[in-house]
Amino acid sequence: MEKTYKLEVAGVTRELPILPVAEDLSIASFVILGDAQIVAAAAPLLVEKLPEVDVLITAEAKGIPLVYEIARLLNLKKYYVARKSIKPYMDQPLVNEVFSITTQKKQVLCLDGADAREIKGKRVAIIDDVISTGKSLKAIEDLVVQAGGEVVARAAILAEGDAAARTDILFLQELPLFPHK
Ligand SMILES: O=P(O)(O)OC[C@H]1O[C@H](OP(=O)(O)OP(=O)(O)O)[C@H](O)[C@@H]1O
Repeated sequence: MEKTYKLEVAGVTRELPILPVAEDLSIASFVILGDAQIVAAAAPLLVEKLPEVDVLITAEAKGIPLVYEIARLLNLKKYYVARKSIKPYMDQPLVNEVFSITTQKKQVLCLDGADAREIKGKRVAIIDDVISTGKSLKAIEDLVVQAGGEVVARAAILAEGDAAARTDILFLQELPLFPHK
């Protein structure tokens, strides 16, 4: 039988499947894509924690529903998404590399140059569903800095593993890692 982890966050309960991501590590899989209820419940709680910000940014893909909902609650007309591939419609994209806990191979992370120009000089909140190793967060932050924005908040629904001890991030709940013995 599949093992699960019971997550309670923002008044919502989910049984997360525990799945291997490496030879020596499993994680509780938290996928907010398609989970309208958890996004609607978590977004206002994160909004309460955020300082004054001008713009929001996330990375494709799982952060997108959350950043949309937070932008809506903050009455922001726009939010920004760092993509994981360079698209032909991008104008002089800023490009970075990223590895995450779930995708332990190199991915690119890129920001359309038009978006970068709009972020310049703005107070930016980075939004994601989960912060684990922090590598995705760092890669987004590097793009924001390259664009000339100032990162004033780093927020996620969950802080996984060591990320829960970080004092520079905002989050609603901890998520344990499951190392193999
Ligand atoms: O702190 P980290 O170790 O970097 O892990 C957190 C990141 O990993 C997940 O994305 P994933 O790589 O699964 O990509 P996806 O959203 O495109 O599925 C998650 O949405 C975060 O962006």
